[in-house]
This record gives sequence, structure tokens and C-alpha cells, in this order.
Amino acid sequence: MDITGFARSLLPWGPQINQQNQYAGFGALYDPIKLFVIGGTVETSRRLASSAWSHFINSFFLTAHFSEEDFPFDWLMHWLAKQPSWHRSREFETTTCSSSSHALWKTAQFDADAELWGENGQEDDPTGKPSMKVVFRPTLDTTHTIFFKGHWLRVRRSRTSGIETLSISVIARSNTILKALVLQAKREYEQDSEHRIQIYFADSHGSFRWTDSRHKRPMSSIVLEEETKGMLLNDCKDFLRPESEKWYADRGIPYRRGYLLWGVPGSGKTSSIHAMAGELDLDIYVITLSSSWVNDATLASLMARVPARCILLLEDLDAAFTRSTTRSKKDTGVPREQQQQQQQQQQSSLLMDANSMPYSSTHMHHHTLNSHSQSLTDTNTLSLSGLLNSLDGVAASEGRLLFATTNHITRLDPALSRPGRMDVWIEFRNATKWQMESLFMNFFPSAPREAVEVLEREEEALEAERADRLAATSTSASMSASASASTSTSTSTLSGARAQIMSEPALRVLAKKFADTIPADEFSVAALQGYLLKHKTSCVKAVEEAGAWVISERELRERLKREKEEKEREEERLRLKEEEEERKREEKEGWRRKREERLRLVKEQEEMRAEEEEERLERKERERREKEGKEGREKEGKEGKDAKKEGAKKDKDKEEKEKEAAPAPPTAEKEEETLEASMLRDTPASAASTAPTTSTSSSTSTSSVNTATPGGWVRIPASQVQNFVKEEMVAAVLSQAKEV
Ligand SMILES: Nc1ncnc2c1ncn2[C@@H]1O[C@H](COP(=O)(O)OP(=O)(O)OP(=O)(O)O)[C@@H](O)[C@H]1O
Repeated sequence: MDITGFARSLLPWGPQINQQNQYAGFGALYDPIKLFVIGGTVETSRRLASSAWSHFINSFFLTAHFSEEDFPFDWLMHWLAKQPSWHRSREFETTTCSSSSHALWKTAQFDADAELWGENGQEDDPTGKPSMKVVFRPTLDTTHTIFFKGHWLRVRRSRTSGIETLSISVIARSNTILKALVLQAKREYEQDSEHRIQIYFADSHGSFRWTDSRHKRPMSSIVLEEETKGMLLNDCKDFLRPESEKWYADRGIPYRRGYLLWGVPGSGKTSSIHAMAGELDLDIYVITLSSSWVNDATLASLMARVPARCILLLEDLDAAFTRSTTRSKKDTGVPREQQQQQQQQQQSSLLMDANSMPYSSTHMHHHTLNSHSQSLTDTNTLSLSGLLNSLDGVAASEGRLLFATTNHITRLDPALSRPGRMDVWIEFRNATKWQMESLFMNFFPSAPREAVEVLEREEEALEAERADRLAATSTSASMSASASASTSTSTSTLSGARAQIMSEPALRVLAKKFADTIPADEFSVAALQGYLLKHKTSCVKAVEEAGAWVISERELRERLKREKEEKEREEERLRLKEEEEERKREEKEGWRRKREERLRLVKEQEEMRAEEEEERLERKERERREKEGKEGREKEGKEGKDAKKEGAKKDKDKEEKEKEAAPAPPTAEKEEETLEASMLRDTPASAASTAPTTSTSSSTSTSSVNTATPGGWVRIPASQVQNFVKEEMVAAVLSQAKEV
């Protein structure tokens, strides 16, 4: 079947079209359908082939991924930077690094670029500003092929979620070639960083970021008593010996060592640690405990990540506990700005090189410590117990040297500085006479013997010339003037040279003089270094002006002290004023409250009185009504009595008349009634003493009731009965009467 037939068979209406075509002539539709089917088939086949190819390739390729958060990334970037094919990329991006501070791989990259493209990557500033170097590197998501030990490596840089990743693929049966690559990259990195120390700062994610790479500082540049320096160095070396770990393990002692360097500011604590790291070839891992994001959990995680054989530095240990001074998790509430300030100071104090190398642009990895700390809120819950646990808890790393510094040892909890946590304590004080001399000698190194000899010969010749001139008295005045001018020029040139070229004994004399001029234990080494820096071109001048400097420093201190005191006094005055105002406000408020209270009481009393008056009036009204009721009842009672008497008299008359007419035997009912009536008549007093008693009688109609009153029986209308008595009482009296 040809392609047209195939297309026709695919389309359900194909045969219909064919038929219609035969009859209606729709032949124009064929070509587009043909093209559509052919195109679709080709594209599908291409995709299938490409996916099969990549599947095939991937099944042969071994790929390793390196994240910039981990050290191998730096090693490999450093290695790649030295590969010529890495620089041949046709798509590249540029980045800058300062000459004073940059990642090692950027240096390597720059050096390689400089070789390839000449010095056009660097613009030297004639003013002496630290130069910014331009580094070229391939752009992200481009693949490069690099040959390594008989294998072609496919290298690709990419970035996911802000983190740069390096992927290296190779066609190989095992991953040995990739392991060899990583090891070689590491070796080369370490070789190139031999003369530098790496500094890592802790970040808020609980991991360490490479922050800086510094030149090693020679231990000899630290002006400290030799035995202190020697003791510190030997102790560290002894700890780092390979056998030490077993020694510690055999005795069940945790393989850790802590050093507490404490004392006045600017006395060389940080510098000593820097020099020690260089001497022992260790990297420095810094944790700034006063950072707002440091809490028990992040600290424990950081401590667990500290590698063995490194220096773990906790600067200004006391600053961490301005927030929490006890073992509880209480926050003492240092303001956040203050904490940030402390944090910045601590970072800069480490980064400021002892050799006064300004750090202009410290290239940190993409997540810088500052940006994190700024973005985070102060949810700090670092407690002393948290710190203690992270220092020597079960998760704490082993094999590291812990160095902690503080200016205020008294602020530390004894638990923190006890042996086991801080095994060696070293106090740093203000400069002694010996330190002053040593600092001077370090600052002005003696010139080589040859240079000094040449200078001395020149001086002698000049001296001889001057003597000759003085001896020749016959010379003219003009000649004498020009000669003296030329002699003075030579002398000043020589004295300028003399200020810089000094033999060691001469310098020692000057150093002693310098130390004699400055009082011991009054100025820090940092302060003296600052003074000497001002006179770095002339050691003689440095000695000559030392006395004046001491006076000016004292005056400055005095002034600062006065200003501080004044400020404190002013603050105190303001505080007292505020307190006084507050007191007055409170007093006023108190008075106002008291007045309101009094008004409230008066109002209440008035209300009470009005209520009492109302009650009194009500009572009076009630009494009046009761009295009226009583009077009415009495009146009615009297009328009833009279009526009764009348009735009784009438009854008696009637009885007599009936008796006379026809006496009949009394019925039982009548007898009972009579008995009842007589009994009731006999007990009026007892009934009246409680309440008026009422009895129903067969002789009474339903509309009236006979009632016993103290005065006798009363017939009252039924309408009044409800108000007057109750039926129960009537029944009770009746039953009582029956019993009797
Ligand atoms: N003993 C010393 N020997 C050599 N240099 C010193 C010494 N003490 C101080 N310095 C110099 O003074 C400067 C500050 O020193 P450093 O930062 O080491 O002092 P610190 O004691 O750590 O101060 P702080 O307690 O304020 O952190 C550095 O430039 C350093 O070179």
C-alpha cells in the first residue's frame, strides 16, 4: 500500500472522500492530509529515537552531583577553573572578586583567565585601592566536555531552588573514575590552600558556610610570653597527635579540648587563635552565639557538624548570655539591635586581618549570614543548659579544638568554664614592658647588616667632609654658604635613611626607650599597634613622640570618661525627672480616683436614704390601712352581736310559744346542734385568743355563717367570710367541739 492509501485507511472518512472525490472532485484535500500524516510520523519517530538514545546513553553514563553547600563543590570548581577546556566555553558569565578576599576557586579561575586572555581581567588601580578582579566562567545549564585520565567527562552547572549544583557524567563501568576525580580535586585544593586558612561561619540553617580564606599569620607576630605561646601550641599539638584519640578512648575521656582566652579587649585573643590555626594547619569554624537565630536546636545541630581536626571558635562567650544567664530558658531581653550589633562586631573582629588587610567584599555563598539574620525574627531560645549540652553532649563532635573568648570572665557561669569544657585558661592583659619592646621590634625590623654598613660608611664620609670644611678657614663666605647647604642636604637624606635602616642593637635601644616611656599595664597591644602604625615610616619619631601620645591618650580617656559620666548623669537626671513626672501623674490619678470614690459613696448614701424614706412611707400606709380594717371589723362585730342578741331573744320567745303550743321530742340532729352551740358558747375565749372562729350551722343558710367572736356568736354574710376566716379553721374547731 502506498502512503496515500495508508493515509486513506487511517482516516475513517477516507473511503468516503475517495468516493466523493470520484463524484464531486475534492482532490485538493489530499495534499494537506498527506503532509500532515507524513510530518506527524516523522516527528514521532524523531522523539522516540531521541528518548531511546538518551535512555541508552544514561544507562551507560555514571553521574555525580555536587551541591555548593558541600565542600567537594569548591574542590571541583577549583579543579575545573584550572582546566583549559572550561575556559573555551562559547557562553560565559562574569563575576568579580576582590584581591584581598575571595574563594580559592575564583583565584584559580582568575589566574587561568589571566593566562589565557592576558591581564585584561584585572584593572590595577594606581591609587592603590584593592583591585576588583573579573572572573569568567561558563554559564549555567551548558554542558562541557573535559578529558580526564582517559575518560571524557560531561560537566554541567545548574541551579535549583537557588542552590548551584555541579553534575559530572562519565561513560564508565564503575564510579572509580569519579572518585579519583574528587580526590584529585581535593588534593589540589589543599595544596593551593596550604598557605591560607579557611574560615566558615555558622548559618541559620544549622550548617557552616565558607566565608573567607586568609593568609596564615605567623605565630612569631603574636606578642605573647614565649612560655604561654609554647604551652598553648604544644597542648594543641599533643591533642592532635594521631595516638591521642586512642589515649582518650582508653581512659573514657571525651576526645575534645577547650581553651578559654579571656582578658581586656585588643590584647590578642582572636589574633592568637588565627595564628594557631595557621601553625596547626586547621580551618576555623565560627559560631556567633549572640546571633538572633541561635537556639538550642540549631546550636546542637551545628556542634554535631563541626568536623574533626578544626578550630571551633565561640567569640565573646559572655555576650551569648546577656539573654540567658541561668540554666533556665529565660530571655533577659537584650534589644534586637544590640544583638545584631554584637553579631556584626564579632564577625568583623575575626575578619579584620591582623595584618590590617581590609576586607572589602567578602564573597560568601549565596546564603549569607547577614541576610539570614536580618530576615529572621528574634525567637532565640538559647539557654546555658543548651550550650553546655551541645559542647559536651552525646551528639557533640569529637577531635576538635574549642576556643572561646571573653572580656568578662566573671559573667560566665562556672559550669561553662569548668575543666572538661574549658581545659586551659589563658589571661590576656594590657601590654607589659616586654610586650612593648617586642611589638616595637616586630614593627620595625632591623635592616640587613650590609645595608647598615653602607649607611655607616656614608655617615663617616660625611662627617669627615664636614670636618675638612671646618678646617679650611680661608674659603670665601659664598663658598662656605653653598658648602654648608650641600652638607645639610646630605645630612637630612642620611638621617631619613637612618630612620628606616637600623641595626638590631640600635633598634633594641630604641625599643627599650619606647617601653620606658610608656607605662606598663595601661594600654592594650592593639592601642600601641595603632600608635606605631601612625609612625610606621620612622621608628625614631615613634620613640620621640611616645611621651606626648601617652599624655594625649590619658587626656582623651579622661575626656571620654567625663563625657560618659556626664551622659550617665544626664540620663540619670532624665530618669529621675521622668520618675517625678510619673509620680505626680500617679498622685493626680490617685486624687481623681479618690474623689470619684467619695462621690460614689455620697450618691449611694443618698440612694439608701431615699429607699428608707420610701419604705417608711409604705409602712405607714400599711399600718393606716390595717388600722382602718380593724376598726371596720370591730364595728361589724358589734353590729353582729346586737343582731344576735335580738335573734336569740326572738328564738327564745318562739321556743316558749312552741313549747306551749305542742311539745315534741327533740331529734338527734337537733340535739347535736344544740350541743355544738352550747359548747361553742362555752369556749369563746380560747377561740378568740387565736383568731375568730366560724362554724356552719344547719340553721344557717348558704349565704351566711355563724361566727364565734370574743363577744359571742355573729352571723356574717358569706361574701365577707373569705376575708375573715378560713374553712380549715372552721373544720378544726368543729372537730375539737365534737371530741369534747
Ligand atoms: N598580643 C598581641 N600580639 C600581636 N598583635 C596583637 C596582640 N594583641 C593585639 N594585637 C593586635 O591588635 C588587634 C586586635 O587584636 P585582637 O582582635 O586579637 O584582640 P582581642 O583580644 O581578640 O580583642 P577583643 O576582645 O576586642 O576581640 C589586631 O590587629 C592584632 O594584630
